[in-house]
Amino acid sequence: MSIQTDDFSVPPPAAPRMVSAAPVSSSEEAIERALRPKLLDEYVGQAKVREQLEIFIGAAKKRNEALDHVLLFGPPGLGKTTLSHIIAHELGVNLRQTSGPVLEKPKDLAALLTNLEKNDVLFIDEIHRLSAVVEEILYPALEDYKIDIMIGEGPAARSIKLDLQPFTLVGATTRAGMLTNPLRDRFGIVARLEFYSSEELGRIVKRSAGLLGVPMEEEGGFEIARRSRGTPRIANRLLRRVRDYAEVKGDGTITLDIANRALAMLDVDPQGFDLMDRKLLEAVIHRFDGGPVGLDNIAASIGEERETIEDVIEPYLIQQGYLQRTPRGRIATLAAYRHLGVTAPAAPAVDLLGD
Ligand SMILES: Nc1ncnc2c1ncn2[C@@H]1O[C@H](COP(=O)(O)OP(=O)(O)OP(=O)(O)O)[C@@H](O)[C@H]1O
Ligand SMILES: [Mg+2]
Repeated sequence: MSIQTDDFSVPPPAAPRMVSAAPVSSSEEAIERALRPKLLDEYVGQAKVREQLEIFIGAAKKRNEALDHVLLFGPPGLGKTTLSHIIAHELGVNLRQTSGPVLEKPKDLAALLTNLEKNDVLFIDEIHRLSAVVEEILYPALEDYKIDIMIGEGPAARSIKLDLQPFTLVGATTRAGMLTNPLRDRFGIVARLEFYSSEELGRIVKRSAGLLGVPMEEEGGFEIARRSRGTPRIANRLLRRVRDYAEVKGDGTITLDIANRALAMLDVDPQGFDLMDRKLLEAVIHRFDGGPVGLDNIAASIGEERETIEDVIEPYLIQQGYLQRTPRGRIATLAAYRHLGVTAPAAPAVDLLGD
């Protein structure tokens, strides 16, 4: 099996957000690749998704057929790319990797599709960002393993049909809601990735520490896991920063005390929230009386993109019950007031609306 990836030789930018869920640099992506589990058995958590895939992959292999197309969705850093690699590995086929914004023209996609071998996996990251003309090519490819492409221009232009090898499309997106219906309908397997429990993240941190050769006490590892916003990418990143701290300020071992001190230095609070999380909650509470407040107003107030708030910052705050999404806007819950040490108004907005 072979895996095509991009070149990751660009230097990292300065001062990344510690708890941002996106990879902050290309060197981080290189480390991520090294820590990435290769088999379904090594993939921690997401029990439902894992069980489904195990069955469907087993069946496809037995029949020597291509696996049904798979859509993976969920917040950044939860393991979508990792899972796409595992699917190809478990099937014992090649993985071709690209992303929605990279495929500008129909011929870009046609070139990839016609090069696929029998039962290969084509991974399209950020599939919600495919252009409409490229998406058109994909429909017959997914359905009948055929494509229609135009060659030539003007009066000489003609359309030709090409047969493709059976293949599996694995699409990944942070926003299933932004997929068009015809595209979404063509995925036979749709898997939503959930935030990980502290216990699961604890196992990931332990495994990564082992691979990186970092001495770590159980409680130290658990503290990192607990403060990782339910996200393996963040857990691995915090582990590496705490390791640095342990090497400089301690004897290299990650103990509970070292983890606590390092995480405090990194401004990751006991809930795992970072400055941006707190800024968002503070804005909703102090500037908008706890809400309801629209996303655009929050974005303007904290100086973040609307998309970043929606994809990266708020899903965890909502999942943890600090923020509520209602038709009228975002509302801070009592937990948010408590977390910031602010007395909640007598009748907080959240109680009035119920929801
Ligand atoms: N279930 C898991 N078990 C162990 N490690 C994991 C798991 N999921 C993710 N990881 C680790 O987290 C890192 C980030 O995962 P991955 O790149 O797959 O996330 P993603 O969902 O594709 O994120 P994005 O939306 O930003 O593309 C991986 O390098 C891997 O080491
Ligand atoms: Mg990814």
